[in-house]
Order: sequence, then C-alpha cells, then structure tokens
Amino acid sequence: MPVQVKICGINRPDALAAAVAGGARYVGLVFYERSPRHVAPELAAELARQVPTGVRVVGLFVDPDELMLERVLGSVPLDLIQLHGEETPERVAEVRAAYGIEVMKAVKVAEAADLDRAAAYDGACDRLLFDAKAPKGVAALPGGNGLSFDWTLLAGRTWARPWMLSGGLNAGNLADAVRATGATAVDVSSGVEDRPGHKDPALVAGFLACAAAL
Ligand SMILES: O=C(O)c1ccccc1N[C@@H]1O[C@H](COP(=O)(O)O)[C@@H](O)[C@H]1O
Repeated sequence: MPVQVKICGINRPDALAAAVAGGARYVGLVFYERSPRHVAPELAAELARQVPTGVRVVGLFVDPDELMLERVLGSVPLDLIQLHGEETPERVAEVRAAYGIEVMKAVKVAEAADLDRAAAYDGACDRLLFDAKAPKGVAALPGGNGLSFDWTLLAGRTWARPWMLSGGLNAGNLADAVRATGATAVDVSSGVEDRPGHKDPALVAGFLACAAAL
C-alpha cells in the first residue's frame, strides 16, 4: 500500500498545487508565528479553498489558547488540528471535545522513554505523530527543524491510534525510514524546501513520487 503523505508548511499556491498534483493526502498550514512557514488566517483560508475534496487540511498549532483556535477555526475550514507543543493529554482531549475536529498530537522523540510517555496520548487524540525532539539550548522551533530521530526506537511498538512519522524526512531517506519504522503515513516540511519556509515544487513532486513508489 502506498505511503500517505502530508506536506506541511504550505504557504504559497504553487506549493499547494504541487502537493495536490503529486497525490498528497494531507496539506499542513502552520499557525505558529515563529515559524518561517507561518500563514495568517486570511491567506490560510484562501489556500484551503483551493484544496480539492479528498485532500485533508491540517492546521498546525503550538500550545494554542482558545482565542487562537477560535480565530483560525472561524475562517479556515480545517479537517485536522495538529498540536505540536507541550500540550498535556488532558489539554489534547479538551481541544478534541471542544471543536469536534480530529486532533493529531505530535510526540517529540529522542529516546525510548519518550515513546513510553506517548501511551498517555493514545486515548486522548485521534492520531499520533512522531517527530524528533528539538535540540536543547538552541533557538530551534518545536518542530520543522529537518532533524531525524533514531527510527529503530519505533520498531515493535504498537499504537491504538493511526500514526505518522516525521522529522528530517526527504526523498533520499524516505524508503529507509519507512522500512525501519513500518510507517504508513509520513509528514515532511524542511525536506521539500530550497530555503527555510520556501517549498520547492520540484522537491515536493519528487518526495511524493518516492512515496508512491514504495
Ligand atoms: O514546520 C514548522 O515550521 C513547524 C513549526 C513548529 C512546530 C512544528 C513544525 N513542523 C512540523 O515538524 C515536523 C518535522 O518537520 P521537518 O520535516 O523535519 O522539517 C513535521 O511534523 C511538521 O509538521
């Protein structure tokens, strides 16, 4: 079965067109102001309107408050909320119950214990996303850093919820990542960019072609 792909950090129509044409199943819009991929709700709404049926629009948030969620959800039709901050399982369950939209919780992984802790989220969200933990002491983003984690940590783990793999994926390592983890869905941002925050349509197409060939 081909691996499903989410192209995250869409902020231009050409990137969206490449993602859709290449068969992405999810497109991500980043509502985190420190990110070079950040989109204002007005632009996000315009991009979301161009997304065809069958492709799911994901809104990425980092520790959002109600004001933030309501501001975005009031104008952007999201199919999925991605929580990529330090949200507790209780907060994840609260967001899920409040908005009636599927929630995907990002779990940052550096060691096996991080995956042990992920079990607490398994019942609170609709999907899990495993990403590399951002390096300490660096002014890094909480995600979208183009860093991978040790994929073998996921081997042999089972989850009640569907899950995606992310962190430093690109067309060159996708096959190895999928082989090592058994992922059936992946999420990529930096690996299809030619500079931070700028998706290269050719890299987007190349990544999706690799996924389709798996
Ligand atoms: O993409 C961002 O700018 C971002 C900002 C804050 C939190 C998460 C972010 N992106 C997510 O990070 C992972 C890994 O991205 P990459 O492929 O290593 O660049 C992915 O799940 C993005 O959705």
